[in-house]
Amino acid sequence: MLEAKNLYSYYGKSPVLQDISFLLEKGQLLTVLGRNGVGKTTLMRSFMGLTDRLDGSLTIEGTEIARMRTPDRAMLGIGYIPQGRHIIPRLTVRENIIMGTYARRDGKRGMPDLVFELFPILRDFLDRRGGDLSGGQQQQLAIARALAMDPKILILDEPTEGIQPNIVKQIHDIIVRLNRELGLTVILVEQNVPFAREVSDRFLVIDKGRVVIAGAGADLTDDIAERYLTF
Ligand SMILES: Nc1ncnc2c1ncn2[C@@H]1O[C@H](COP(=O)(O)OP(=O)(O)OP(=O)(O)O)[C@@H](O)[C@H]1O
Repeated sequence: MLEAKNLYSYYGKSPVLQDISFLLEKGQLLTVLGRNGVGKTTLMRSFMGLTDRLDGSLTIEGTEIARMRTPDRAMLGIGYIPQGRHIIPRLTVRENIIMGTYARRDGKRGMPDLVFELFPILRDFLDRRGGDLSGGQQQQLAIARALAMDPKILILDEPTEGIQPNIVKQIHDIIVRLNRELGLTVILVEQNVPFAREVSDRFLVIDKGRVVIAGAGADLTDDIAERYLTF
């Protein structure tokens, strides 16, 4: 279970996020929606301890992590796939994936079988540089690297942004499988409202750094989308 209570997150002296609270049960999928610049990425970075300051409480299965160092959060089993993917372009696909294993609690450093099961293409490209892959393949690699750390919670920040339309469905399908078949708790920043409605257990809409509406996935109506998500 992941619980946020009255979170305030800062860059410098200004709180970008204010009074964020929610509860996510183990194995659930939460989508975070909102217009550009409202604080979605800041919320994901707050989970990882990557903003300047985080006040309030953030617990995973009862363990308080709000003041924990970023590597310790990774060791607790939070896998983060940032917006823009941030794979290491000069390293090979193999090296990028192995990097993920350094945050494993069990010390295993091998290539996880699951990665090739989900992304067969990466097996063929193991010795290519990450930077030579297409955008969609880099996204697969970023997810593979996060999976290599054997996470309990996976955070994905707009994973289909800038990805070719024919690959978007593939990435969406993988996210759903990770959640439903492998039981991973997933937090997903997503702009596609019908997809969010279909797959989410819970959703949050953020506006100007605050949660303006939250609920069960099925309650993410077109009305809400029209009101809070259109420009
Ligand atoms: N490193 C930073 N230092 C200072 N301010 C920042 C930093 N990153 C983001 N901000 C500010 O915090 C606010 C929220 O930005 P954030 O990137 O979290 O929004 P977002 O909802 O993810 O937007 P987008 O949909 O464009 O990715 C913005 O006003 C932004 O200018």
